[in-house]
Amino acid sequence: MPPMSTPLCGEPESRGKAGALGLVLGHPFDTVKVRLQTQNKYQGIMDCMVKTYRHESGMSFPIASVAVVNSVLFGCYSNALLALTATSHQERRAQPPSYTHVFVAGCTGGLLQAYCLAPFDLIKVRLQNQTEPRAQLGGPPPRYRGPVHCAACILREEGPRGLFRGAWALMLRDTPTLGIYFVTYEWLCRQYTPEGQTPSSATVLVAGGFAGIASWVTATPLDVVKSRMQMAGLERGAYQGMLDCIVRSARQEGLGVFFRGLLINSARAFPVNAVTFLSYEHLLLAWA
Ligand SMILES: C[N+](C)(C)CCCC[C@H](N)C(=O)O
Repeated sequence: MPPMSTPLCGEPESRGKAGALGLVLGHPFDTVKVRLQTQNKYQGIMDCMVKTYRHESGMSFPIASVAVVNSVLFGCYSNALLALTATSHQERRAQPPSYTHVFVAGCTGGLLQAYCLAPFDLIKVRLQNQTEPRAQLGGPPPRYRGPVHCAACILREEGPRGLFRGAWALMLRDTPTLGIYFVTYEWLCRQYTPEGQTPSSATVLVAGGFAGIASWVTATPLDVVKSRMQMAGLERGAYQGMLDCIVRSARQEGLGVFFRGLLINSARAFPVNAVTFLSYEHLLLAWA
């Protein structure tokens, strides 16, 4: 066989990386293949994929909560804007609302969605931080068996208020930063859309993506505080309150601690919010 040194194959090291990437991307397919080959309970490829994803990815809980939380956010935002400007969504093309109105409506939506998000977000963070392998023989079982069990445990051990641990930090994180979110979105849409016209899908995607980044960049310091407060219920010597958490984190780890996760938050924010705004605009066109 001739040596594989054509430009396409690249250097051995990059080939190795490409192979590793390929393996990561291919692993889900491989899992489905192995299950189909060895178990008879699946109807076919799709059935196996859907069942594996639904039961094992841990995604059904975030999917259910994001549906509730986003409808509260976007519902409150558009109603607040309607109340403030007394113009409907269609009329707003001809008479665009002021940025102050957009900001206030965004903050209102942010405040109310934070209240609904708090218990979901707490459960999500607790489950995400659970690193014990699921059912290791002989090892200690994981503390929480799933979202419902986690909620029940928190209720039993910490009372109903336990479900709202970190909720103040969450509200402070989301109220102003969702104002920034909608202002950035509106501003970018207006920059790239001729007056009186509806923004194109490409504009909506880009404006939504950058709105997500702007919002997450400003939200990250309080995001760190929020997540630490949510986890604190599990330990002895937990924080006295938000201020205590801020001061102790800064003293022990330096100010850089408040920017942890900034890059990953921003990288996640672009695609998530591009798609969120595109669906929002399409749903409004279809229903309003
Ligand atoms: C305010 N804060 C930055 C926290 C969120 C803003 C964007 C919300 C969106 N559902 C997302 O998950 O990206």
